[in-house]
Amino acid sequence: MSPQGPRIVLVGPMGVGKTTVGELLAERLGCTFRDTDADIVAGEGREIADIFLEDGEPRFRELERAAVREALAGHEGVLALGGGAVLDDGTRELLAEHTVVYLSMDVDEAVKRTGLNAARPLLMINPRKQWRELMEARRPLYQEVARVVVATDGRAPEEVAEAVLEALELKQA
Ligand SMILES: Nc1ncnc2c1ncn2[C@@H]1O[C@H](COP(=O)(O)OP(=O)(O)O)[C@@H](O)[C@H]1O
Ligand SMILES: O=C(O)C1=C[C@@H](OP(=O)(O)O)[C@@H](O)[C@H](O)C1
Ligand SMILES: [Mg+2]
Repeated sequence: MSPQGPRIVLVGPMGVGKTTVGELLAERLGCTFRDTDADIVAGEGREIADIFLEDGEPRFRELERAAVREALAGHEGVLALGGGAVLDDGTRELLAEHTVVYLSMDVDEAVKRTGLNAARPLLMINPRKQWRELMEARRPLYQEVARVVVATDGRAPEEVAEAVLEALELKQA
C-alpha cells in the first residue's frame, strides 16, 4: 500500500453502492470521501450523462483517467471510482499500489437496483442483456485489482460498510 493516497478505493459495477458505501465508510473511519464521477462533473460543469451524449464515451474515459490519477495521488480518505475506471490498463496498474475493495452483485440484483436509469447511459437499452455483457467483461478486471471482494446482494449499505471494515480488519471494537 502506498503511504500517501486513499485509505480505501472502492471499485465495482454501476449501482453496486460505491458512492453510498464510500460515504458511510468515510464517516466510520473519520476521514473524507471523494468520488471520481463527482470530480468529473465538478470539473466539466456537466452531468455524466451529458458528457456521454455530447462528447461520447471515449472523451468521458479520458476525463475519467485523469480524474482517477489525480484522486489516487492526492486524496487520503475513502475513494469511490466509476464502474468503468478499471477498463484502463494504466489505472489497473496504479491500483496495484492501493487497498482496493471490489463491491460485487449478481445480475438480478443489478437490474433490480438500477432499472432503467437515465443517469446511467450505458443501461438505457435492454438493461438485463447489457448487465450480463458488462459483468462478463469487467468481473475479471475488478478481481484483478481488488485485495478483497465484498458481496452486496441482499445487504443494506450499512451492512456492506461493516463487511468492508471486517474484511480489511479495520473494525474498531
Ligand atoms: N446495498 C444496497 N442495497 C440496496 N440499494 C443500494 C445499496 N447500495 C446502494 N444502493 C442504492 O443503489 C443506488 C446506486 O448506489 P450508488 O452508491 O450510487 O452506486 P455506485 O456509486 O456504485 O454506482 C442508489 O439509489 C443507492 O441508494
Ligand atoms: O460503469 C460505467 O462505465 C460507468 C459508471 C458510472 O459510475 P458509477 O459506477 O458510480 O455508477 C459513471 O462513471 C458512468 O455512467 C459510466
Ligand atoms: Mg458512484
